[in-house]
Amino acid sequence: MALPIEDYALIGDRHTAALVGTNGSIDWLCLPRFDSPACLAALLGTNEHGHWQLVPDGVYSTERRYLGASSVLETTFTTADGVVRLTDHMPPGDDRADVVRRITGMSGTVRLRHEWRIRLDYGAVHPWVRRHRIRGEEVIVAIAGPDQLVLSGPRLPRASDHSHNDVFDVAAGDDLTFTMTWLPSHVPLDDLHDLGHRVEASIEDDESWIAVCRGDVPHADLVQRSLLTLRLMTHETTGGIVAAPTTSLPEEIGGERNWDYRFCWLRDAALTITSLIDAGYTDEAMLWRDWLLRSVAGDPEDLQIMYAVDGARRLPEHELPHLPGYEGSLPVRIGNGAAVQQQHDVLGEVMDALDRVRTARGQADPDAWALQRALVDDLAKHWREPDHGIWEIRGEPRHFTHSKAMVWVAFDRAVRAVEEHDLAGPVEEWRRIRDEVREEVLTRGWNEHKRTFTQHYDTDEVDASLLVLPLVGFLPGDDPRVLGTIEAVERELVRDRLVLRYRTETGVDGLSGDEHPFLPCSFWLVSAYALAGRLDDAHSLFDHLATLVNDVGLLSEEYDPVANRMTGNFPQAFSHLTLVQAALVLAETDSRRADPPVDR
Ligand SMILES: OC[C@H]1O[C@H](O[C@H]2O[C@H](CO)[C@@H](O)[C@H](O)[C@H]2O)[C@H](O)[C@@H](O)[C@@H]1O
Repeated sequence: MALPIEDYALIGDRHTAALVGTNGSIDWLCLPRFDSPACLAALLGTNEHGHWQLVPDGVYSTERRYLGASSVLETTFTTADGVVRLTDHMPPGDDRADVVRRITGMSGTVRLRHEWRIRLDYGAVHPWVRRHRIRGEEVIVAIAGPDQLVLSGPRLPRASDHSHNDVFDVAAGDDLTFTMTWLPSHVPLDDLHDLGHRVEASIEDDESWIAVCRGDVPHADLVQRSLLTLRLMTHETTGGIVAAPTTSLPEEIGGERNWDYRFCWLRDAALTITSLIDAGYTDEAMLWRDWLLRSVAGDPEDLQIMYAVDGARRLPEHELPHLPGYEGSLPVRIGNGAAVQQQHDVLGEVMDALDRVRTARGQADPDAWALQRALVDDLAKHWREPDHGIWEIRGEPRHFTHSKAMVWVAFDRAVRAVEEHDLAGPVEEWRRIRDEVREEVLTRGWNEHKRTFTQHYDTDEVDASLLVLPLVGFLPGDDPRVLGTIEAVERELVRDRLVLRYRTETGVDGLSGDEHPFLPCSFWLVSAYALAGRLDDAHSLFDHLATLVNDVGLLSEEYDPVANRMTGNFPQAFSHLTLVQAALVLAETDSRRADPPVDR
């Protein structure tokens, strides 16, 4: 049975990632890529769907941390008989897919249980398992279809009941390393690399990467962890950024709002890049920009709102009926039907990110600009049509106010490219559309009676996505219309200090059931407060949100403030990138308050 979501930590090699529980069990792992079929899928079912566990046999307590500012996870188990440490790591950068688990006896003698239960194709397939020797060393090989998994280590578990199990004592000073390696099933594994020493190299690499991040931000430790988590979700060679490494962790426990996030949304990735650039990282931005150029290459009419990490377009949504779901939340889905939706906000986020890339680098790339021109010209033809909006509603398309405001952003950044970077384009036409859409948002998206911008043109409901209007420069943070919208969000969407995306009761999303507050919207409220000059409210909410991260600094998509637990996919890039953004906005507004600009 899976643990509460917050009891998991993430390890990864920047090609894929695994969730490790406080009970030493890896309950989710897709190899070799984020969106490959899972070989350990207990997270969405039971141990029978695959897990790999090293844990004390009996009563124990757990403490966890990442080693320094790295993504190497250390779990310390304390029992009445002693203390044992488990170090989990996936070495990056070697074109292999390995999970390395090192056991170190710290004190006394602890009896450990080892269970290696592989199920391929999301828990559906029992592999063919045999023992084998590689250069004299015994290993266990599990094969089914395209996949092969090889377990090596000093003391291999024994086969029983479609699983491999062992119980052994670990005394102080003992040191045992187990490694699981994925290979295509037709490739013989002829060498066992010694991967133990790679831990130090990974720690050094992460620590030198994070040293770039500015330290003068509130909750700097959480900002660092968020950046490292975003790094783990960025595919090392293609530059694609996944929204989360999981599928179907439910927005509502027991509900149907269960989606596959192991893909690259242009929106989430563009917002990630924006936060990374603001935090001082430009190399990732270049890698992602090149991913974007390749992925959206072709006719701008064919632009999708999401792609696979290698830019593949077909992400058909399927249900996996053999999996019982996280705490019974059904269906379990793979693929994502939203891939073929119209979402007009997306180009706004992309154009804003690319504008920042240009500014950060101080130069423009002609190929990247040619693509942006083509995409903006295509948006000029379609922006008046209704769309599915930022929340990817499954209901009828609408004229979402946020989508239209982001259309304004797309044209505004295109105009800026011509004005400030000397790039060529029909700037008069773009200015005209920019001004027209702004006027439309200010009239049709505004409700004078309620003094708020509205979710779409035909409703008086508010929507938390409207909190980004000051963040993207559509209006100043202290504009009365922005202040009114913040107040409407506070009145209608705040639940136990956290912010809902919108009220599901209206049925706008075409789904049954409810959901919990969406953490990115709560971070947007922090930023909106700060830009509105409500700095005490901004700090107070940010401090509150900082209490919701789990013991290793990770956040899911949503939070249930009544049950005090995380819901939705985990960890989620959107939550972490908005945390970073809110910290940077706060640092900026704090420094302006301390040192106000002098009027000349
Ligand atoms: O609310 C229904 C939709 O939920 C998912 O979309 C959400 O996650 C995306 C990835 O982080 C994010 O870009 C989007 O803004 C969120 O609403 C799901 O992917 C959709 O298929 C679903 O319709």
